[in-house]
Amino acid sequence: MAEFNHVTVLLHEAVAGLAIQPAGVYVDATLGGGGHSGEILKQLTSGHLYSFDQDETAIHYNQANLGPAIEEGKLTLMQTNFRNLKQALADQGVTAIDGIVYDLGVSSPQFDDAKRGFSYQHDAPLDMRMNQDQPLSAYQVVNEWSYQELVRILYRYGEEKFAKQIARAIERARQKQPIQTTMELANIVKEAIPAAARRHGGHPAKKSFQAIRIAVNDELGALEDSLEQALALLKVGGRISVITFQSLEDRLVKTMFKEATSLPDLPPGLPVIPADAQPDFKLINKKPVLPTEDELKVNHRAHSAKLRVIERLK
Ligand SMILES: C[S@@+](CC[C@H](N)C(=O)[O-])C[C@H]1O[C@@H](n2cnc3c(N)ncnc32)[C@H](O)[C@@H]1O
Repeated sequence: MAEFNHVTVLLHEAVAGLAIQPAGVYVDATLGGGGHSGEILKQLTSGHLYSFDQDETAIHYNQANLGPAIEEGKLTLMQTNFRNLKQALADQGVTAIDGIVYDLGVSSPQFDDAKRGFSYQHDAPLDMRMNQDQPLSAYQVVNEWSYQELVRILYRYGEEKFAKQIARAIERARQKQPIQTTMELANIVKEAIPAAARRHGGHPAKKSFQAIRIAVNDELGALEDSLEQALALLKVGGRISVITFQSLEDRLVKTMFKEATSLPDLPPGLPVIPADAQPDFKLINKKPVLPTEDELKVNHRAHSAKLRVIERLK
């Protein structure tokens, strides 16, 4: 297969976060162009890596890109949503893992390939599905979801303060004829935002496109489901590295990791905290790891990236 131009963000930091054991069992939840998978494979001797992606393009690309590791029996490619983590691994006979990395969001090829319909910069049919077999696409969200549902996702997933105006404009436009393309949608959003507000904060359709993409792929629901399973699958000493690209994802990871690493409610006045009440997990860094200045200079996608790492203690 031809080029898959994706520059991996926080490549070394995320893999170092896993503290890889050469004979361990690892998971890359978001294979994409195979950057993190390739780096993990370099450190495995008798260990095994299971790499998930719901996008058939990423799976096909890596059948060739990481072909030698597949032939050596070190790598298994898993074409499924990472919210099916536990079951998909159980089907391979795996019930515990030493580490898992998530590098969330869309890959550069998904974004740059106009026909996938992710970008307001290329004209294409409204799509935005990471999994090409999924029935729900951006077309249905934009043309069939109610005004209230549109307002909800624009507020919640886009943090768009003009959610009501945009939802109203979408409703008006689709009463005349269905909204078919990314450019039509981008123009409707742009027109709905007051002129003064359009001058700040990047492209006026950026937040709405993010919101619709998150809704189409149920990105936050899938992440929450998957992280819960990943925490349960980790062996003692095992680690999870998560790279997020927007505040909603990061908040979810931060909250779930905080819950996992906090002491339970204990009766007041206990002289010592009993060992079995100690948390099962610890955070590896108190603050998220951010890309270096050098990485930011060469990789525009790195700008909003944050890495959080957690380890199972018992
Ligand atoms: C940012 S890219 C990963 C890039 C990769 N780390 C690399 O170095 O090339 C994210 C990938 O994860 C996949 N993905 C996102 N959410 C997913 C989910 N819920 N289940 C499975 N794959 C998912 C996307 O299809 C995309 O290929």
